[in-house]
Amino acid sequence: MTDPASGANSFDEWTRLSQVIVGRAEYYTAHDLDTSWRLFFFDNVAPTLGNEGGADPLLAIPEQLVDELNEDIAGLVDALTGCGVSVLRPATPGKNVDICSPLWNARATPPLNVRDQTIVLGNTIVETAPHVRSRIFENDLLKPLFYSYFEGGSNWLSMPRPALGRDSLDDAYFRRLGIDVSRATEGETALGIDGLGLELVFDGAQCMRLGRDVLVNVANRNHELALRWLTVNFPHMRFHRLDGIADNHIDSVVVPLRPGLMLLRSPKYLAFLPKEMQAWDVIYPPETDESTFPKYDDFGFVIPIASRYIDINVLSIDEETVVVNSHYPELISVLEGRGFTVVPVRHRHRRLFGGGFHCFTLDTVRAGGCEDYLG
Ligand SMILES: NC(=[NH2+])NCCC[C@H](N)C(=O)O
Repeated sequence: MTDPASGANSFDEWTRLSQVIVGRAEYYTAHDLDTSWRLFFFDNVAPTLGNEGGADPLLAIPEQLVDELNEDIAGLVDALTGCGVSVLRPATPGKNVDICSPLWNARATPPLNVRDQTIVLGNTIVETAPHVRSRIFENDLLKPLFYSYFEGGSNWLSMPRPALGRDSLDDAYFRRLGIDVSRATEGETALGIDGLGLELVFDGAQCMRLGRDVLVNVANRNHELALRWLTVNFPHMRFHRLDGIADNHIDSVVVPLRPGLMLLRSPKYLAFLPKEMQAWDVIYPPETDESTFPKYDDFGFVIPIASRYIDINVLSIDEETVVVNSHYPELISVLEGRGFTVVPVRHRHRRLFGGGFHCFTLDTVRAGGCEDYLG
């Protein structure tokens, strides 16, 4: 089903979903732990960096876990289709694809977390500016879909592609917290470009869309440049700078369920939000049993690349219907208690592949428009 005939229309996270791209993970059999990856995931992986064994930057992921991930994604696709949503998929990635830029090389990441490299702002598809080198060509596998949306009347823009050289990434977020990231960057082999310095580097998942208003996490200079780009290119929208609410992605921190109600990781994040949102009703993540998170110590992955809050990373079908990980029954009960219809879908390896259902999807068509929900 590749029929995005009438273009994209997606302004928010909760109005009726009619079309969505769901990522795919064939051959996701390694993480390339280069310096850009280590810096990106430093918040998660810092305690174990250097214990992966050997100098090989590729951390192999056992095939069985990839198969299980793919089973769970198939379940997500079935559930969405069952809810009447049209599901589109990226093209299939190749096996063990190595990429090489003039400055570095990396093992390509499959297009699983499709939320990360694109933002849909109304009828415009915006490709963002990857932090992690192995992700720089990831969106190419979505291009067949982006062309169809473009032909259907959508606009299609791209942030300037970063060179991701040795001096491109800013560690200011960590420096501000007094955290030394030298363990992430030591052994850097990438080359630099004279005079380039910090670049515009930004992931789509640093935004949360609320109609005309968009929350934008700015944790460093890389992100600040992206906010400037967004403001210049979308003068009719209101971008709200969240000053370092997280290292990068925010969809396991703040997840709006409908105007006036959001999931929030903890009360300490309220102060980062626009004043109007601070008055919203909040659902905080209920305690969960750690045993629902598989352990990966056997193959050298002690602390995975997502926090346990990854399970608040839900996908809304509409204001009353939410897709939630069946491995988080505590959240399901809370949402049902609030009158939501929950569509439970199994998702085991969310902390290994760094994404929940919001990360794995890019909602391209929803009913809502450029409304003012904060007014
Ligand atoms: N769009 C995404 N890939 N989001 C995932 C965010 C995970 C977040 N850094 C955490 O540790 O919980």
